[in-house]
Amino acid sequence: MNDSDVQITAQEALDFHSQGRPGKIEIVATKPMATQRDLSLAYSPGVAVPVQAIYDDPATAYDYTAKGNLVAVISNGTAILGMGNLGALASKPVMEGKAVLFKRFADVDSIDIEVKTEDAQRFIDAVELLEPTFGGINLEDIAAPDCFIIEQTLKERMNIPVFHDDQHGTAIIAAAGLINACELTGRSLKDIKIVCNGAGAAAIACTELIKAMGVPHDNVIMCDRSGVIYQGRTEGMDQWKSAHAAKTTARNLAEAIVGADVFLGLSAANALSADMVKSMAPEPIIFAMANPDPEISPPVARAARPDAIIATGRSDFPNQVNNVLCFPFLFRGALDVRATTINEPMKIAASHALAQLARETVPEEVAAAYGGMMHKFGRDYIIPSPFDPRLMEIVASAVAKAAMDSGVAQKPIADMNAYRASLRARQNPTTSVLTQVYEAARAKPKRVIFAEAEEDVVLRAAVQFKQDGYGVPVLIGRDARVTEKLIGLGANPDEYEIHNSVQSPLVEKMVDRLYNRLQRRGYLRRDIQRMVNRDRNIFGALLLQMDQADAMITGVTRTFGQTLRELRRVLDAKKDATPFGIHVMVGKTHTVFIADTTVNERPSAEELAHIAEKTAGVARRMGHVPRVAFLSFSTFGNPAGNWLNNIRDAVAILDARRPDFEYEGDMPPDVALNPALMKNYPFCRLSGPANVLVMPGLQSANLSAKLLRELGGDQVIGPMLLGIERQVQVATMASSTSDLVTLAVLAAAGVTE
Ligand SMILES: NC(=O)C1=CN([C@@H]2O[C@H](COP(=O)(O)OP(=O)(O)OC[C@H]3O[C@@H](n4cnc5c(N)ncnc54)[C@H](OP(=O)(O)O)[C@@H]3O)[C@@H](O)[C@H]2O)C=CC1
Ligand SMILES: CC(=O)C(=O)O
Ligand SMILES: [Mg+2]
Repeated sequence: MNDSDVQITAQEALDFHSQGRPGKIEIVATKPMATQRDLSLAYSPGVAVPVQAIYDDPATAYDYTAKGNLVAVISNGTAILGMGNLGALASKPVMEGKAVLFKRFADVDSIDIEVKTEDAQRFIDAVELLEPTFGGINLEDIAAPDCFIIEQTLKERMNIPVFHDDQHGTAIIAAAGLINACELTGRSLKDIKIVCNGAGAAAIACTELIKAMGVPHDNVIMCDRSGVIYQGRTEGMDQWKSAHAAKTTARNLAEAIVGADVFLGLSAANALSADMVKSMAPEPIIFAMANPDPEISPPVARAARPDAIIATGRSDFPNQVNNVLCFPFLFRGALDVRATTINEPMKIAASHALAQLARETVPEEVAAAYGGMMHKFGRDYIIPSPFDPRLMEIVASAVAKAAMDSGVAQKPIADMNAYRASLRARQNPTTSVLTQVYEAARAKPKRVIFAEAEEDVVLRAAVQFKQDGYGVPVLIGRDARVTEKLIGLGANPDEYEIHNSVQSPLVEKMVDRLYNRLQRRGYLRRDIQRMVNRDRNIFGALLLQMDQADAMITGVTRTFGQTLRELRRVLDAKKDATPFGIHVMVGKTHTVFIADTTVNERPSAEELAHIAEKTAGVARRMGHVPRVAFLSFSTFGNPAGNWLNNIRDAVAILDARRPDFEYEGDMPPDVALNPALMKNYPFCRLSGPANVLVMPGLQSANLSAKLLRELGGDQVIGPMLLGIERQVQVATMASSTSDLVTLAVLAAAGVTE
């Protein structure tokens, strides 16, 4: 990799793959396997029944097995990314990677299969025999020209979709990006002059698709390692290259690219020089798509041509033209209509859906998560981000519809709107929002104080926070101790800012400031001096108040209550705010915000209403349309109780304020969360299950949150602290490194404001 671009080290990549269970995949059972009865149903004798049913009617395999949602990612490792032929075994990390992307982005179950042969016929035979197992086949990183023969033959022989992603996935994305880049530069596909570097799987398919979309044959010059593929060339040719041979006198890339509008790179790292870029037409379009390193690094291309639109296959530069934007959603749509194949109309539908999506306004809840850094169609946003939560619904439904219209859907969808809603429900918006929050933090790195930096878990979080580019950690601790621990973690202490509360030059100013604040509350100046020197929470809070940082994380070494008391000696509540806490439970498809889980033992009606409003705001910033339930043991007054008035008054306060979210109460959690139970109360004003639960008191809130954290399968974020004049977050003593990093990022990105 180019040094200037490095975001991760080689060691980090190896550690990522080896930590915990080696690799990136495990198989999880979808049915309970707890009792003898479960085993009898799952295996012998019960399993014999679906066996017979499938024998009698093969289509029922989709009802009784995982086939319908299962895709194989299959390679022989002959063209691993742009690294070349490194063999089947070495391709396994990439194939496992594709399999987990299928799951992450489109809830498609996927398994990698590496086949040890470079003989196309043996490969074809091996894959063909797998048809009963899978709902679809994603061929990957197989070199041209064998990939063309392999895909074509398997498509003919198999009755499930077979798709070589490097060919068509790449072509779909590149075409979508090209359509938008042409739109932005006022070009028409009919007129543009394109040079495609590379004449392999990806390059041939991209060229074919863009020609099918209207780029004239004579406007494309293709190059391979031997230079331009011109009419009459004999060396290193095959029938697929010949089909794109150009009538030209240019013989190498440097000659071919003079005056070209578009460079499509599907070849290898550093194949394009700055001088070549300089010779292109005004406002050149440069898609340097080789992985992991592009044909030219974007800063070099930008320096050569400030007027260029630049895209790469990488996630760490704008405009990621990478097939990850396509294959999960394309297969989602194909599987959902049980398509027999993936045909041209389905590919073109995906390409247009992607191009169109980039032009549409980002929805409010997505925009909010970007913290003001909203993506807007333009030169640095010609294609959606893979984390755009709309991709699944838009692309999969376009593909499903095209499959139906072109007659390859075995199970057409009757109600497209219901299908689109089901696609939305497959994803939890929090997952994509969290990803976006991380990206927003990376885009505007903030200074975050880690007050307990001598603690291993905290220091690890600070190092990760910095290494992942989320911001600048400001460490509090004794220099020698923190330095020694940083070295132990493999970090360079010179890159970290350490503040020692005994020796800091800021101490005198801090003491003045705090003495001024506390002198009439019974503190002597020497008490204050001791507090500042000895108490890291007080020292950290003062650093924050003196604008030395944007946010602070603490709480690992003391109880929540004690930590908060220390902080409050320095920091006030926000004007007109009640400090309180939120725990967020993030499940596979749902998120629930619970408040107040940390501060107010018996909140008043006014406080409950305030907590509801602020928690609704956090829910919205995390991608949800808030629906607030005020929880109680009582359901709309039954049974009656002494404690109900607060809750009912809180609802009345909101009635008067008319907030822009749904709220209702009093009700117990089962009514709030279970639509079937909620139906018994037709007057209930919630339009669906609640996702913000305002608890009646700290006892119930804190105990519920802790029970859920210990027993539940959901990921728990928090507690988040709201309502303090500065961004300070108090973690729990049981926090892990990743809990602390998440809190630091949420605080830095302003989600907890
Ligand atoms: N961004 C994305 O989503 C994707 C990117 N890619 C990238 O595209 C590249 C090619 O992949 P793929 O098509 O699968 O591989 P193939 O092995 O099928 O094709 C590679 C092609 O690149 C050519 N090539 C290699 N080095 C050079 C060079 N220095 N100058 C000119 N041509 C060169 C080869 O030329 P010859 O024919 O003479 O051997 C061959 O035509 C890889 O870097 C891959 O990472 C691929 C898929 C998706
Ligand atoms: C992205 C991809 O498939 C490749 O580079 O091969
Ligand atoms: Mg690939």
